[in-house]
Amino acid sequence: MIIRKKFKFEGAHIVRNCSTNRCKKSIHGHSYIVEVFFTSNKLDNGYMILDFGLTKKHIENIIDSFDHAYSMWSEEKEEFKNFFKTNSERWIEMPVSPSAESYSLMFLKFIDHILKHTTFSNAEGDVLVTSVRVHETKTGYAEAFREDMELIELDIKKVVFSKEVINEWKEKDELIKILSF
Ligand SMILES: Nc1nc2c(c(=O)[nH]1)N=C([C@H](O)[C@H](O)COP(=O)(O)OP(=O)(O)OP(=O)(O)O)CN2
Repeated sequence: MIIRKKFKFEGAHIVRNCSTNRCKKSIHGHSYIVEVFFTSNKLDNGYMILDFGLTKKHIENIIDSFDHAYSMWSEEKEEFKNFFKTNSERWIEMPVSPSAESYSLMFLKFIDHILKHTTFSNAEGDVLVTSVRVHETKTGYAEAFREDMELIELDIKKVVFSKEVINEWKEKDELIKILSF
């Protein structure tokens, strides 16, 4: 059995090295829809795979970090990155160019890590994230499955969130601890 929870964020980016000129050369934004799919080997005391409410803390924090934020590839010129870091509060520096594919793989890895380091207390089974689907526009999405995790080298510890982003995390200290493992 699979359950799905939807999230959203309004984000800006440039996707360097892609084929479309507008996409690789100009800052632009999207209203992203993120669908996260979960499964488990058993139901909890409420006959649920995972209470949707439990996704509204750390998992939502990670996805919402990208809301009203600029996602920048760490390979950008230092001058370019410094401009954003100096003039805009909400930014994320990431080791991969921010395509829909990268977001889906990155969220999959973050959510997998969060689930592995969360102790549930309502008799949940082994809850797994099976895939993450990131809709970049009304017509295009990328979906990353567990078997895709090795498609790119992406160490989530190398994703840097601005302090203003981190300061808005719910139960921030707990998430910082989880991300340190
Ligand atoms: N496989 C991918 N292709 C493209 C991505 C991506 O992340 N993965 N991203 C872009 C751009 O970011 C672009 O803004 C979105 O492109 P597109 O779907 O072509 O959007 P349009 O609104 O221009 O097209 P419609 O067909 O009108 O929806 C490009 N490609």
